[in-house]
Amino acid sequence: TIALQHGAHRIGNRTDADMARWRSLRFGQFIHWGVYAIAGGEWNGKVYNGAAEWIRSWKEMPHEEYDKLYRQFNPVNFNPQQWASQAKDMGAKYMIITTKHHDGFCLWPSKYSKYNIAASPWKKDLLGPMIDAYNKAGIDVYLYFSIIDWNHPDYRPSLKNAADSAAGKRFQVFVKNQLAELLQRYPTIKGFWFDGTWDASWKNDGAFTDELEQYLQSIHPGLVMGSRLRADEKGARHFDSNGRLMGDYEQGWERKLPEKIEDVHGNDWEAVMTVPENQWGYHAKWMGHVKSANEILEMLVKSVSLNGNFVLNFGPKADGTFRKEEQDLMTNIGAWMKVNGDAIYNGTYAGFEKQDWGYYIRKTGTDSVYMVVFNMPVSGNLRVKMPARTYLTGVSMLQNNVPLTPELIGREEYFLRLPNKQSDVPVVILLKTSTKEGNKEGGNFEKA
Ligand SMILES: Cc1ccc([C@@H]2N[C@@H](C)[C@@H](O)[C@H]2O)cc1
Repeated sequence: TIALQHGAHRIGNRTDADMARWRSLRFGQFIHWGVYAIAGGEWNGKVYNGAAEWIRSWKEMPHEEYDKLYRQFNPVNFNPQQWASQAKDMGAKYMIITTKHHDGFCLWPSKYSKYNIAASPWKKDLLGPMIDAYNKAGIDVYLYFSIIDWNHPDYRPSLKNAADSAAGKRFQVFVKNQLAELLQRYPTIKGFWFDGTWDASWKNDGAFTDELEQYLQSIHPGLVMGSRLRADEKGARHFDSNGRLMGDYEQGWERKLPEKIEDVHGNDWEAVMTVPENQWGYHAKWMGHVKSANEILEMLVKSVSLNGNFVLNFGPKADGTFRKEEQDLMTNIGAWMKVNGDAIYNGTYAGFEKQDWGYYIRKTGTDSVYMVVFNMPVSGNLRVKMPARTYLTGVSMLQNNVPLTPELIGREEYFLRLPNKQSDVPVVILLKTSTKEGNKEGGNFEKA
């Protein structure tokens, strides 16, 4: 291994209570909200095909035009209690809010940048009421913070000369001040979700990123921060130059999921996902495929089955309301979570051989293993192959406790048949298992 001062400082996952809480939540709501929602992906009658929150970088959008949008930001229909209530109904256990996206507009009245909510017609802090409402609904809040800040005069993508380096130093102080300000104003938040850390000016100062992470932990012990913040002294990101994960969980899964357990290397991880193909902020005209509730549920279940968290993104409108497609998704996902949430919360990798019908999830630290069925076989036979030295002691439908009688088809191998082959939502079966052999044939079920 290479001697590193600013690489990973820990081998393996965090084992403290704050991280165990993050791990138990499994399902989060991402919210991208800012002045880009005013443009909504359009300008002067033209539609921007990129991500709506990036419209300032569009050649058709003059920077000075974009930089005046905040004068129209007045979310008169913003209702944080309603936001929190619909997130709770969806079954989200944590929420990540953009405090400041790459454009630098702060949703809180920051002392360190004038480009903030106090300068808008709305004037008032948006983060405080949001955090309070979500916490009251029993939902933890994490703060998205973009290091890239297109508005700040000292931001440099790279440091080419002494003047750049001086600006870069001032910018690092600005970042540290804003993060300390957010922790001081919002002490109940559980962590930061950093973004915009790919520029050379950031990743070439691994020492600063390391010191910043340690500084934040020192003033708010227990913070959960993913792998996007750090770089090591050789500019390696997410994984240091020895291949060890920096930060508390792998944070690279953006609009994509791992396929198999080997892909996550035993690390905690989280995937963040858009409803349309690639829009985080509000875009008036979603293009391409818009994911259904069942597609989202499969991504959530697949993430949990591979020991990860799944966060679904929403882009509220400039007036503070959510578009109908997003409201309907929250309702439909929530209806399934209400009945089947037991299979998600505290879910972990079960260690069973993957089968075509769907995914296994183990309730952490228990003998309960859930089967979440997405692909009903024409045969009607759901194959279950028990792992070595693991025996089946009970099978029932999660939603109504109706027991199922498995058919033993081989050594510790069964077919399960559902009472009803038809379902337009995923079906969950609860397996009770034991590591003590029940009887000679193995397993506790009589031969069929
Ligand atoms: C190339 C690229 C840069 C930044 C992003 C940002 N990360 C997401 C979480 C959104 O904030 C998006 O604007 C996405 C793609």
